[in-house]
Amino acid sequence: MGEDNKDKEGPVIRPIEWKNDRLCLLDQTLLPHEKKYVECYTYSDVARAIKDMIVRGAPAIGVSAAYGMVLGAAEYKGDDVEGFLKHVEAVAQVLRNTRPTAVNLFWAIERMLKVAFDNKHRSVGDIKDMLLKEADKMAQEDVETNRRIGYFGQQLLKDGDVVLTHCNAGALATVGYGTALGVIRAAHEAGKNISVYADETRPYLQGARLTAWELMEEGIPVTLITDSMAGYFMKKGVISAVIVGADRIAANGDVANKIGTYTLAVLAKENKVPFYVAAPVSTLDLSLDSGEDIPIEERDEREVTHIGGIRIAPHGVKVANPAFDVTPNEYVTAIITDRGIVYPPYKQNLEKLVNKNSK
Ligand SMILES: CSC[C@@H](O)[C@@H](O)C(=O)COP(=O)(O)O
Repeated sequence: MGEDNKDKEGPVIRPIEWKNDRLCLLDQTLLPHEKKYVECYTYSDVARAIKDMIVRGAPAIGVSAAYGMVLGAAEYKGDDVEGFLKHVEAVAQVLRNTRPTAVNLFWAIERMLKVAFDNKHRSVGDIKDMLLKEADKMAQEDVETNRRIGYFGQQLLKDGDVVLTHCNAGALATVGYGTALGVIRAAHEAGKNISVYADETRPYLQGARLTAWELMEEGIPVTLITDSMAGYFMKKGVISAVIVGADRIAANGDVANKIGTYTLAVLAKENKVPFYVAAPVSTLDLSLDSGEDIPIEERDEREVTHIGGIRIAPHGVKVANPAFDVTPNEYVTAIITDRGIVYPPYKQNLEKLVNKNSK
């Protein structure tokens, strides 16, 4: 493995694959220079892969954690269901502790636990089989979900549009197709001439390393810029729309996404450029009234002091490295979901979207 497959729609990037009882993750720390899969045999391997960002992006983290639950369940060797469920809960806790901001992680783990606990009258072996089926279903649903986001979102783009995006909300951040890049892909597939400006996305450079690579693989025109150039290009009138993904969206429509997203949203409003967020319904966290309550991950200072393993800052300098920020809802023109496009007022409209479809 390691080679992208090709189908009638072009190259297919597969960051997550379940093969021969193990989880294979395309190592995103090595891209774009090396295309290598890391094999996870245990749930601890999966937890480490999420923490170390071998796999990253909210939906991809969620599905990986679901397979982590499968591996964790398989590690229980007895046939006592009560003991098994305690073990599975302990596995869930380890996986929950990997990254705090993307709600898809918690959503996926809870969905797996529900399968285990709802079937406690069955044998341990049966529950293990059901967990694998559920993880496979989640993986398959993720691609379908992203295609629906693409279907709705591409209607907002017209021929010739130039889209600015941040971080990587593409196939690499999901099981396939992507959310923000899914919208761009869908517009491209619909025959529209769309080009992309990709922010490099300091400090971890997901834009430079991943988005630029992914779009080039697919033949979608992309221009790489540094984060600080976004305002310049918006003011010049080059950018038709900003589209980003999300890690968690609160009930009032506040959006947590990669650090720097808020800056872009403010610049977009100032320059009258529409600012769209593309995310599946599993990224909504209606239990939180506002984005103030979203936990923000603080990451290793080396991500700031070093680039490509080379120190660029003086030894001993004080560093801050919040990995995400929260964009207040008033900056968000629309949220593109797999169930349709949501406009303000978000509190009412997100609730309506979720309730309408759960009935
Ligand atoms: C479809 S992915 C949406 C977000 O998860 C993405 O924009 C992002 O912020 C990813 O952050 P990362 O730290 O690389 O996991």
